Amino acid sequence: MMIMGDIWGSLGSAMATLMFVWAMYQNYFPQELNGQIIRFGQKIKNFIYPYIQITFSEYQGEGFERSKAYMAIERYLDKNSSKEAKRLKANVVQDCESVVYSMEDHEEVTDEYRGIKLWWASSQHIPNKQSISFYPREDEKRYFMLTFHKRYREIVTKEYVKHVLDEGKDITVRERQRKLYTNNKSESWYGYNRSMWSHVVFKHPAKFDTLAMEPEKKQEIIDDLISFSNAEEYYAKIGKAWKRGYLLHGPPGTGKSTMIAAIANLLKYDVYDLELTSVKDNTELRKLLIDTSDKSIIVIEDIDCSLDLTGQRDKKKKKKDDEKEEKDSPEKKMKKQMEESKHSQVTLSGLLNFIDGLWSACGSERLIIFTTNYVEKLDPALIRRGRMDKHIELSYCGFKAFKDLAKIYLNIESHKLFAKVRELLEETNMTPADVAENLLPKSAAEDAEFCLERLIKALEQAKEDARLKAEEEAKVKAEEEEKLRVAKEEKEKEKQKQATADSEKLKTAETLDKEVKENGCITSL
Ligand SMILES: Nc1ncnc2c1ncn2[C@@H]1O[C@H](COP(=O)(O)OP(=O)(O)OP(=O)(O)O)[C@@H](O)[C@H]1O
Ligand SMILES: [Mg+2]
Repeated sequence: MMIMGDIWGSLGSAMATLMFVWAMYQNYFPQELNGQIIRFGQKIKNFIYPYIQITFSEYQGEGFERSKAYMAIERYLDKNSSKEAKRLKANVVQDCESVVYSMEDHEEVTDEYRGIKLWWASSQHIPNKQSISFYPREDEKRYFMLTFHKRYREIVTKEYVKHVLDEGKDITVRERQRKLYTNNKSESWYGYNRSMWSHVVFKHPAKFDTLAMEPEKKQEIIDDLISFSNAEEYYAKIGKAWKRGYLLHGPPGTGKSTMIAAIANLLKYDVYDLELTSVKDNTELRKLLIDTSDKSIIVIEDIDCSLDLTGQRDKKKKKKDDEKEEKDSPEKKMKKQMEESKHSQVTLSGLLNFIDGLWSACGSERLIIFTTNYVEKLDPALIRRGRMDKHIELSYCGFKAFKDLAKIYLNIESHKLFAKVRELLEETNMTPADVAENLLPKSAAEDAEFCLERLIKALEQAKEDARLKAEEEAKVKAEEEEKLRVAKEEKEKEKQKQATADSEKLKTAETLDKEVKENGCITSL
């Protein structure tokens, strides 16, 4: 169809050109008529060839990056239309894990949208001369050409193209290899290999299915995440950036990092693990934020240890430093400043801006997750709702979480030893990490009963340790109280002694005063 279309198109153009040339050379025709003749030729062309063509080039403008639209169309066509194509290109995805097929050059496929038929062709500009180039765009000018009837111009340009790009992007996200990023020190942000983030392929196996926790709580989190990922329109309607903050808190080994991996796997997001201590200042923090992609999780682990984020403490420290600085010699001061500049100067307000300032809205569909072992240490401004929308406490292992772990590690749902485990779990604290470690069979000889008994022993040991610790603490407390009591008694005695001495002094003064009044002088001395 396209070949025919091309012939008709070329014929129309040729006729218009011929008529124009003819008119130019005919002095009988006044100049004003030339434009009309061209328009007339175009009309004939449009009449003979009623199709519109749009091209999407692989490289656009001056950039050396492939155009996002081209890539989205490529993925869309791979999925929707490439079954028709007879010649395909095989692209092997990293690590030879999978092969993606796409249309070979000069192939043509059809598509249908709301009953409209459309034609897609992939093609390549042939370079005029042989040249050697470092950049693929110099000699490989590939493009997709979309052809459709002019009567569908509105629908195609306003709806269909958007539909293709959106779907193509979705397919890319669904099928891409997800990445785990970490921020580089700013020294490596410039130069040929500049990059703010380094990455590896994200391959964490954690899933919500294998995360042990109360089933209702788990379901609530999953529902929250799914509704967030589907809420583009909702966020647009309420006028908020499409992002959500999660605060995961709890003792070490309760599954905070594991949950982040499970979230990334559930939503198919990239993970940006932000190491705050290697960010120099707030400006760098903002640049890092801008350089993250959509559909991603920005993680700051152990936020309480990352920085001194209590404004109060900052001020105190600064005052002390200022006082000290006055005494330092100029060389010492300079050395100190250089030393300081090596450390992070990210402030609480910088971090707050990072989470919900104007710049935080420059991407979309992003989760910001903080983890901490000590939620009470954090500044309330940092974790208030709106910044950290959802607070999730991951705690010691309860019986329901234990049952999950027994299913995962031993593939059992009940056992006679479960009752004992339940009783012990109610009496003592053990993290899911420790429970999992005890349940994990270390050899083929270790069956479910063996592992459960090991867990029971560990729980009894933990209970005994907790009892001894509590006893020790009670002893220390009693000793401290006794010390306080003795000190208080001593103080009381001291006070009494002082009061007696004072009253003695007063009495003597009164006697002397009386003697002076009666005899005119002190007689008792
Ligand atoms: N709820 C859980 N379900 C399944 N496995 C768990 C759970 N919690 C912890 N684990 C296991 O324990 C190990 C440690 O967990 P994780 O690193 O997620 O703890 P964390 O809360 O991030 O600890 P930290 O505060 O020290 O960073 C993991 O290997 C994980 O397999
Ligand atoms: Mg962790």
